[in-house]
Parts: sequence; structure tokens; C-alpha cells
Amino acid sequence: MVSHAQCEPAPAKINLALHVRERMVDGYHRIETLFAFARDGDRLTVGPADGLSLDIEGPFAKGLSAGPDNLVFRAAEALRQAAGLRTGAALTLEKNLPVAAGIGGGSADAAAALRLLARFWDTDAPLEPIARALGADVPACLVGRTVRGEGRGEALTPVAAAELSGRPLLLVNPGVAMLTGPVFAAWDGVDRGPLSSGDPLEVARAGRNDLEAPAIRLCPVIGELLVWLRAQQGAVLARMSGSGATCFALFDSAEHCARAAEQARRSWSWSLETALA
Ligand SMILES: C[C@@](CO)(OP(=O)(O)O)[C@H](O)COP(=O)(O)OP(=O)(O)OC[C@H]1O[C@@H](n2ccc(N)nc2=O)[C@H](O)[C@@H]1O
Ligand SMILES: Nc1ncnc2c1ncn2[C@@H]1O[C@H](COP(=O)(O)OP(=O)(O)O)[C@@H](O)[C@H]1O
Repeated sequence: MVSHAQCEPAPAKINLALHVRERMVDGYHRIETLFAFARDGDRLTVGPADGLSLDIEGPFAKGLSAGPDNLVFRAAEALRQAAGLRTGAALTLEKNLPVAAGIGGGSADAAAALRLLARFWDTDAPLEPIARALGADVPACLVGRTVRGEGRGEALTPVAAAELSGRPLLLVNPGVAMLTGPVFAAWDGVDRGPLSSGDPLEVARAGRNDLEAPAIRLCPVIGELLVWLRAQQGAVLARMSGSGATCFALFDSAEHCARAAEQARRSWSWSLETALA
């Protein structure tokens, strides 16, 4: 029996809106985004060991390296070094989220590893700098609540989003892995303006995902998925997350979400019926 202290959820990340503002001199793009999290995702467990080890199980374990390049492993190594520890950990990742899907699986796993191992190793080494070094989405995943991200997405401002919590959410992936780099590279370079501020649902609805158009150009089935999601009864907002290909819909009721989820299971490669955290 795994105790609560030895288990940590790694919830799926959703970009409720993602505005691309400009290409910076280092080649990266400055973005403004509204991050939110699902109630479900991957799951990480830990047990005692002399060295560091990682096992991956679950529906998306296949093809994912469990070696030192895995973000869980990199997070564990970085924390061990920052805390000056020599202790090990036997980690098991239950990989429920598709890989390279725009829902931050790797970033969520890295953040979960930091939270879990800080507890397991009983260290108060600051986690935020480690998160920043691991990837732009990792600081937001470390917070794990609705938050606004600027810069590369790592400069965070908290958002009051109590009314979003529990909102029925459907995630759907058409079965294609999207690499983030080519999608940014296919952006047309037009700054369509900032993300507004205020009520997060209104900010999201008034916003856009500027990576949708380039992702659809690279992978037209994403456009078909968005048309399908927007036609579902009770869908109040349907959009692509991150660089895709996963798209999400927020629903006005759990019943409408369940009905769409049932259809999605028949029509699309992967889907997850959940709610916003
Ligand atoms: C788009 C977002 C939105 O949350 O999520 P995902 O789709 O990855 O989940 C993130 O900004 C993903 O940020 P990050 O995790 O740093 O992306 P990486 O995989 O490191 O980036 C791969 C490549 O994409 C390009 N890239 C990435 C981020 C950015 N702000 N500008 C870029 O131009 C760069 O060419 C980079 O080498
Ligand atoms: N624990 C992990 N889970 C998923 N991907 C990982 C992990 N560790 C490293 N990666 C690598 O990170 C890349 C991005 O994956 P992921 O975080 O799932 O997608 P995205 O950046 O689209 O949200 C993948 O191509 C994969 O090789």
C-alpha cells in the first residue's frame, strides 16, 4: 500500500489562451498565456533505494525513455544536487497522458517529481529555480493552479479562479504527436495583441491560441477536431492547448461533457473526461 506521502499527482496542463507576441533574439518567442490544470493526469510514486531509478508504466509508457533524459530523472538529479544529498529513490511514473501533446506531460511530471522528492528527502531546497531550469512550463506546473504566464511562460502572476474550479473539461487528442519547435517556427510573425486581464473565463474566451493556425497548417486534422468540439452541445469554449495537438472544451454541465466524451471515445484516438482543478 502506497501512502499519500509517497504518491504525487502530475495533472495535465491546459493553456486556456496563448498569445504569441514576438520572436526574441535567442530565437524563442515571448508569450502571454493563461495556464489551468485538470483534475487528472500522470501519477508518480516513490520508494526507498540506494540509487536513482525510474520505471514507467501505463497507457503511454511505450516509447518513452526512462533514462537520464526523462524529465522526472532530470528533476530528481537537479534536486539531489541542489540539496546536497546522496540518498536515492525508486520512482514509478504512471504515464496516462499522451506524449508531445501540448498538455505538458513532461513538465507536469518534472514538477511532481520536485514536490514528491522534496517531501521524501525532507529537504527545503528552493524548488522554483530548479523548475525554471527544467523548462518554461515547469514553474506553472509546480504551482498547479490557474496562473498567468509571461516571458517564455515562466514569469507567473496568480489569478483568482475559484469559479473555474470543477468546471467540466474534455481533452481530446487526434493521435498525432506535435513537436513544439516546428509549430512556433510556422507562426506567421503577426502580433495579434495582448491577453486581457480580469475574470479568467472572460480572459480565456476573449483570447486565442496563436499556435492553432500554424498547428492546423502542419496537421489539418486539428482543425477538424476543433470544428467537432465546437459543435458539441454545451461547449462554452473549445481550443487547442499549447502547441497541440490536444484540444480542450469547457462545458456548461457535467452531463453535456459526459455526452461529448462518449462520442469522443468513438471518434478520436484519445480523450479524457475530467474537470478543471
Ligand atoms: C507551447 C507551450 C505552452 O505552454 O507548451 P507545450 O505545447 O510545449 O506543452 C510552451 O510554451 C512550450 O515551452 P517549452 O517547454 O519551453 O518548449 P520547448 O519544448 O523547450 O521548446 C522547443 C522549441 O520550441 C521553440 N519555442 C518554444 C517556446 C517558446 N516560447 N518559443 C519558441 O520558439 C524553440 O524553438 C524551442 O527550441
Ligand atoms: N516524463 C516525460 N513525459 C513526457 N515527455 C517527456 C518526459 N520526459 C521527457 N520527455 C520529452 O519531452 C517532450 C515533450 O513532451 P510533453 O511534455 O509530453 O509534451 P508538450 O511539450 O507538447 O506538452 C517529448 O518529446 C519527450 O521526449
